Amino acid sequence: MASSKLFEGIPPFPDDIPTVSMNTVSLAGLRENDAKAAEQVLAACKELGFFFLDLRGESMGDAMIECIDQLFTIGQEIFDLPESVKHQYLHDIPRSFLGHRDANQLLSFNKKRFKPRGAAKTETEEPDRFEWFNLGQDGLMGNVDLQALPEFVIERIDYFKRFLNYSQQIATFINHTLAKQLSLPAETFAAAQRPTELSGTVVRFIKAFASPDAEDLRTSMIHHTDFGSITLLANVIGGLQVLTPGGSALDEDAWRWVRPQPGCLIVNLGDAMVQWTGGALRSNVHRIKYPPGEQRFADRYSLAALFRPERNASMKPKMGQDLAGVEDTDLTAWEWEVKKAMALSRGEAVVESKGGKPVVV
Ligand SMILES: O=C(O)CCC(=O)C(=O)O
Ligand SMILES: [Fe+2]
Repeated sequence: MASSKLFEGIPPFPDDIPTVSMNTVSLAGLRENDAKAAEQVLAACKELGFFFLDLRGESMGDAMIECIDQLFTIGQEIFDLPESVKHQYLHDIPRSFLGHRDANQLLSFNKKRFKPRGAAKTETEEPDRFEWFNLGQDGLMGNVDLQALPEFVIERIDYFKRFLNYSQQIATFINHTLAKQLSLPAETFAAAQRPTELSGTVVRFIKAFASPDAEDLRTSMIHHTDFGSITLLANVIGGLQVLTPGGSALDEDAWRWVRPQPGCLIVNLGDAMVQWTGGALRSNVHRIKYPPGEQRFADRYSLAALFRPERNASMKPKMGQDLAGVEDTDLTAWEWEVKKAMALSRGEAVVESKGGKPVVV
C-alpha cells in the first residue's frame, strides 16, 4: 500500500482489538519465483483468501508505492469535488439493478463512476456510509472510449493508468504463481483476464465517512465476497474486517480487523477464482466496519484494483475432474456476473465465503 509517509500523523490503529493473522509475501520473492513465496501464496489463497503483499525493496513495487501515495491525495480531491459535479457522473446501481432487469443495464454499472453515500443498504437495512468512484479498465486501456469524467480526473488520468498497469503486472504474477502451484499451465488464469479484452475490471476509490458519533459505530460497506478474480487493496486507516472461516456474519465475535501495513497491499481472491478451481481457492467474506479506536474520527480512504474475468471467458472449472455439483459451467463470465448481480439484487443470494476445499489434482 502506501508508503510509511501516509501512516505518519494519523491516529494509531489500536493494539487491543482482535486482528486477523495474514501471511505476508514479498513481491520480490514472487517475481523471482521463490519457492517459499509461492507456497505461502497458495496456502493463503486456500485457507483465508487474503494475504499481504510487501511491495518494498522491489523496483516496480517501490514505484507503485509512490504512485499510490499520489493517488491517495488525488482520490481525496475527487471526493471533495462539488456535489453538483459528482452528480453529473453518477453510478446508478440501484436503478439499474432494481428497475431495468436488463443485462446491458447491469453491465453498464461498471462504466458509471460515483456512487453517493447511502445508495445501498447495510445488513441492518440502514443506508451505507461510503462513496465510491470507479474507473473501468476498458476505458483506461483504450478498449472502449474513455467514459465521460470530470476535468479534474482527466487531467490526472496518467496516474490511474500507471496504477492499473502496476496492478495488472502484480495480478499476473499471482495468477501465474497460483496456476503453477496447482499444477496447471502458468497461463491458465491470466489467459482468461487479458487487459486488452472487455471486462468489468475497475480501479476504485472508496471514501468511508468518519464515525464520530455513537450511532456511527456500525457497518459502512455491507459484508460481501468480491465477484472477480483478484483484488488489490491499499489501506491506511483501519476499518476492513474479515470473517473468520467457519464463522457467521451475524456473529460480531466472528469478525477480525485487518491492520493496514505500510508498503503492503492487501490481496484477496474473488468468486471467479473459486469457480475456476472447482472450490480449491477461497473467496472470503469481508466488510468495512468503522475505523477502530481514535481512527474513527477520520474519513477513511482506500484504493483498489478489482480484476474480473474477460467478458467472454468460460466459467467452467479449469481443474478437478468432478464437475457434479458445480453450477454455471456453461456460462461466460459476463453471463455469470449478470446472474450473480441479479440474484443479489433480488435478495436471493446467500453471502458466504466460498471454496477452500482440499485440492483434487
Ligand atoms: O476499502 C476496503 O478496505 C474494502 C473495499 C472492498 O471490499 C471492495 O471495494 O470490494
Ligand atoms: Fe470487497
